[in-house]
This record gives sequence, C-alpha cells and structure tokens, in this order.
Amino acid sequence: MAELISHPEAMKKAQQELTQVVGDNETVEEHHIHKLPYLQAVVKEALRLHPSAPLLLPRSPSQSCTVGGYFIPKDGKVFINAWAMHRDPLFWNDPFEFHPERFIGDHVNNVDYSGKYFHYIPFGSGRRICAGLRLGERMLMYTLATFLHMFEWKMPDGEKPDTREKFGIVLEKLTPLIAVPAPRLGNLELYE
Ligand code: HEM
Repeated sequence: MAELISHPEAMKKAQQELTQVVGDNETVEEHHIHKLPYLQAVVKEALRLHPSAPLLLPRSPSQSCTVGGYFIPKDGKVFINAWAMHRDPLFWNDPFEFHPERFIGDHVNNVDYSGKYFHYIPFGSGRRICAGLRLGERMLMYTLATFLHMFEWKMPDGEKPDTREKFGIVLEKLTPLIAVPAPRLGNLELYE
C-alpha cells in the first residue's frame, strides 16, 4: 500500500483493471483474482522490493558439502540474502525502482513464486519453500484487490508515504503506514 500511495499512476492502473474486471456494482470475489494481471504484477513487485523474510530461513547441512565453489561445514548455518538477490542489477533493470510492469508479458523477468528462478524467491525455494505459498498469495491478492476496488487511499494532510524498511528476521516498515480511505464506488449499499 505504501508503494502504491507513493506511485499514484500504478494505483490508478490497478484500480482501472479492477473496474474493468469486477465492475462498480459488486465486490471482489475469488474468481476475479486470476483475471487481474496488473495487480498480480504489483504484488510481485512489492514482494521483490520488500520480501517478508529477507534472509529466508537458515539452512544447515547434515554433511559437509560444497555449493557454488563455497565449502559449507556440517552443521554450519547458511543465510540466503533474498533481499539482495531481488535488487541485483545483473538481473533487474533499475532494481531500486517500484516498477510492476517488469512482471508483465513475455519479458524475461516474467517469473513466478515457484522458487525455480533464483533471482526471485520471496517465498523461498526447494523442499523448505513456504508451506503457505498458495494461501499467502491468494489472501494478499484478495485483500489488496478489495482495498483498491472499494476505496481511494490518501495520506493524512501534509504527510508523505515512507517506504523505508526495518531489518529483522521479518522485514517491517520503518514507520507504520497511516492511510485514509474514502469510498470509491457509487453504490453505498456495497459498504454495509
Ligand atoms: C505473503 C505471505 C507469505 C510470504 C511472503 C511467506 C514467505 C516465506 C518464506 C520466505 C519462507 C522461508 C522459505 C525458505 O527458507 O525457503 C517461509 C516459510 C514458511 N511459511 Fe511462509 N510466507 C507467507 C505466508 C505464509 C502462510 C499464510 C503460511 C501458513 C498458513 C506460511 C507458512 C510457512 C511455513 C510453515 C514455513 C516453513 C516451511 C519449512 O521450513 O518447511 N507462510 N514463508
């Protein structure tokens, strides 16, 4: 939401898509979700810049091994820096910019959450990939779609959105987002 409020053109595009797919006279339902490619790209881009678990969960080999030329001793701890991989200029143009379009179409960066594209692993990868991937993806899409379809969002007067992060096992916003919603749809019965 903070990225969208910082990028009103992206917010507008996502809302136009919702108007087209859902219309103005009903609320978002699960069956709409797969018809929202732009919103999907917004979510992917938000998870690229701000992965919830920036270092994933640590790995520890039961046998000493060598991976990519690095020796890893038995019981050593390996942290995978997904945050840095998601901003690696070898794989991403303008890596620090919020640009959902990078995930649209047949572009080389049109990657998914499966963990097989190693430059994009917001849910991790391999046998310990997030167990709630499908649920997390759907809930994020459904909640965001409902927020954007039903409301216009603004910052309180005089305040600017802040997208800075606070590092930890889980990535948090440095400052909480306070945003003011206003009804977006003409049919006020939908808000009851
Ligand atoms: C947008 C939402 C979510 C994101 C971005 C996310 C991200 C992650 C990441 C990055 C990992 C570490 C994977 C790895 O190290 O390879 C993980 C692990 C895990 N997640 Fe999620 N997660 C989300 C939602 C959920 C939900 C909704 C559930 C449960 C209902 C869940 C359950 C788990 C579990 C159980 C693990 C540990 C899996 C294992 O070690 O085998 N997650 N998640």
